[in-house]
Amino acid sequence: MLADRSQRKSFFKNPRRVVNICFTFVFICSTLLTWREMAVLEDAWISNQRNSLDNVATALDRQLQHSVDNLLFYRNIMSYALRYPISTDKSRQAMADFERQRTHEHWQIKLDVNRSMPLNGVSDEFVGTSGLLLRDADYLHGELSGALEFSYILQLSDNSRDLQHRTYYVSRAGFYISSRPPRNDEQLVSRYYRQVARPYFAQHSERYNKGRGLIWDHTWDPTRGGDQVITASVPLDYEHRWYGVLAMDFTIDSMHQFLQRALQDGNEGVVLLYDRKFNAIATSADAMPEGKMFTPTQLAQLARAMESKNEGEIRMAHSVVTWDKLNNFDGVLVKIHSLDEGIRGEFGRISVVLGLLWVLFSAMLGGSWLLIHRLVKNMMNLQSTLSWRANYDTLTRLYNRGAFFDQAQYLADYCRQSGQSFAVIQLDLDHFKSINDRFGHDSGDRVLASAGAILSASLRGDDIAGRIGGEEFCVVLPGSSLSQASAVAERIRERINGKEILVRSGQTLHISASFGVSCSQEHGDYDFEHLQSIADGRLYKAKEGGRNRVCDSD
Ligand SMILES: Nc1nc2c(ncn2[C@@H]2O[C@H](COP(=O)(O)OP(=O)(O)OP(=O)(O)O)[C@@H](O)[C@H]2O)c(=O)[nH]1
Repeated sequence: MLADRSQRKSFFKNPRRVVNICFTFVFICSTLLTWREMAVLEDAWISNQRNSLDNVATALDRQLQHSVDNLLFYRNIMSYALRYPISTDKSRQAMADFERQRTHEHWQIKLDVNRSMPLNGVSDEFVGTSGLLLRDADYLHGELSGALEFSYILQLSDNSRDLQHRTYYVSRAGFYISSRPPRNDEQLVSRYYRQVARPYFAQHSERYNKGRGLIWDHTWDPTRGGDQVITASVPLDYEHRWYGVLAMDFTIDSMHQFLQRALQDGNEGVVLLYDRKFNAIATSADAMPEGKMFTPTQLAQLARAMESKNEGEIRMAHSVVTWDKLNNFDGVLVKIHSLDEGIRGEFGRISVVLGLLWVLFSAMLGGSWLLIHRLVKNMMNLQSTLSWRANYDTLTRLYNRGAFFDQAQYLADYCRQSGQSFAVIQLDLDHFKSINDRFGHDSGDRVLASAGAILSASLRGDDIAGRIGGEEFCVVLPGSSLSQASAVAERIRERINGKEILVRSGQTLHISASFGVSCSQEHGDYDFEHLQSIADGRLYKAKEGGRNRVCDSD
């Protein structure tokens, strides 16, 4: 009962618990704060990657837009020429040259070497081999004059800002003009054949390209080198007749160089240009990465994310992937940034410093906790020693008088409330003065300690004993009747009397004690001090009666 009282008190007032809670709180706060800072840094790092990719995508889009604008401009020129054909000496000469050479396996008309590009062609027979090609005399003059105007303009164009490798017009009537003319006869036919055989050419037929818009095409083969091209092409139509295709070739090498230039200035990560089928066709790295950059699962994850958004980012196993769909190319720019690179970069260094600061702070916090924990432990030990000394007699380890009276009264009240009896035993060692006199004060102390130990060993759970005077002791027995208390007193008396106490080296001694017993049953009185004085009176009677005995009546 008494133990419960003190435990309830210490549960809320335990300083060690308070210290632990405070330190845990500070530790959790600092960890959350650091984690939050890290998350902010990571967001900043990812948005930095986004910005860097946005810059590349914007630059590439602008460049492609410039090229596509040129292509559409050339188409306008040719359309206009078809609508209003000019009949000049040059055009008539071109027509005459064409009529003269049209059956040749290959031919070239150079009208004005300094002002225009040559017109390169194949034979009527070649044109007849494909259903896609058609040399119709009714439209040839207009188309040839339009092609001539295109070639004049092409000659004037400033190639220094262009990303495209070449611009050309391929006619269904078996001729073409290119900003990079063929170098020999062999190239003359093979080039025409290659262009009309490429998928984009057939895709511009009225049947497939219903919108008559721009088509991007590339034939990326990872086993071949950087001479491969991406082609942007538009059909040339006039009055519902499809004449041919105006196109531009962008080499993969020039895309590589563009991406490399765009991602300079210490930017981390690698940018890849993917086509709509998610084939990597160009990279900002020195070489195309070997093997697949993404697993099928990651590809599916990316494809899902790209379905709904034109730009975004996604976190993968060891990297962050940002993407940006291009406006002027049906492909997407993807930037892959490994976490390793991120850690080596500026944001990573700040994160590492932040992490180290957290470790340092946590270590200091741990050290402080250890120190304060020890201080609190010492303080609590001191407090419990002081509190023990305030309540206990150091010689017998029993309650001292003050504490004993408090506890005894508390137990008496408890017994009264619970309707139990309450007994008191008062005992006094016999002729103790003579022990002191014969064997010295130290030996007397040893005798007192032995008597205390016997009392402690004789008590049940709720009984308590205290030293209330020099060689006077008191025991209270909650729940015991007078006869039961007398029996306990008798047992203690026998033990004290039977004990052989070593008072000095080689010298033992038997002592005795006299007992007075009282009980609440006698007068229904639960006042401890009163019961104790009754027991003391009976003790006096036991002394008078010859000592070493128990007296439980007046
Ligand atoms: N060694 C020691 N002696 C103490 C202590 N406290 C009290 N005493 C001594 O105990 C003795 C008590 O003597 P008395 O009151 O005359 O009682 P007694 O000699 O036991 O005689 P009866 O009680 O009549 O049997 C005194 O001499 C005290 O000095 C103590 O803490 N240690």
